[in-house]
Amino acid sequence: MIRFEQVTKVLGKKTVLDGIDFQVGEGETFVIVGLSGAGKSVTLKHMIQLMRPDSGRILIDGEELGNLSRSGLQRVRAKFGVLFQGAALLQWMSVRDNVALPLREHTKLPDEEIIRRVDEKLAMLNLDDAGDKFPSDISGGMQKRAGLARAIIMNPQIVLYDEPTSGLDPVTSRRIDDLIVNMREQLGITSVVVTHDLHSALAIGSRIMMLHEGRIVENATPEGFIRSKDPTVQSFLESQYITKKGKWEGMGHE
Ligand SMILES: Nc1ncnc2c1ncn2[C@@H]1O[C@H](COP(=O)(O)OP(=O)(O)OP(=O)(O)O)[C@@H](O)[C@H]1O
Repeated sequence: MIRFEQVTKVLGKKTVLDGIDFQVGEGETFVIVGLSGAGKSVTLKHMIQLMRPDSGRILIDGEELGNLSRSGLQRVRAKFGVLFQGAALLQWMSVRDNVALPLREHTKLPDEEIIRRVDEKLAMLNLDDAGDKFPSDISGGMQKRAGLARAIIMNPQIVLYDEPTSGLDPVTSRRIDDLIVNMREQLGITSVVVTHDLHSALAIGSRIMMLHEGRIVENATPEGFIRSKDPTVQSFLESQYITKKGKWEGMGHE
């Protein structure tokens, strides 16, 4: 459903994406990892044409983004929900109003129906009591969940997550991982997740792709990824204390 063909992007003097080819199938949880500056966020941005490639093609359900009219692009973008790092909640609005924003902007639904849909998503994300609160009055993990509620309020087919667990403690991070898995199990949503957190990648990914210096150095199942012979992947795994058996080896214990 998402297909990159020979996608190249130069930003400044740097070739950030150097002819990358991959695809994400329906219902996958596709995880993109790599060091800082590897081009992970740039790759996500190309999926909804926040950036355009210098060469190559990006196809969503067989439609090439570069060939679409403005309305065609809007139709394709409506397939996506987005939870980006910078996409913070608006501080002066209640959580309920934040989550309702896309429905108010893009539909003519009556307000009772909007509230019903919002409260349904809040309940699904265990935020039943947070609807009337303001973002500054809830924890970081709750804010991420509220952001996720807003990302899925239009019932997208695909959700893009940029560093969904950054800034969260390990326990809250694992809860967010569980939610990403639930999105697939309960709603059949395809996910593309950019993360630094390899533990999270191995726990949730159906495939893990590693970018390095503009190229794909690995694209494999979690089992295949931890057995990768690629030296860049191996040192990335070692840097996060993960052994070839996929076990955490921090502090010398397995
Ligand atoms: N709008 C831009 N203009 C110029 N250079 C950019 C722009 N956006 C990104 N870059 C550069 O492209 C490279 C890849 O950036 P990107 O944000 O995709 O990295 P990343 O892999 O997501 O890293 P991080 O893990 O630090 O978020 C970086 O060198 C960055 O400085």
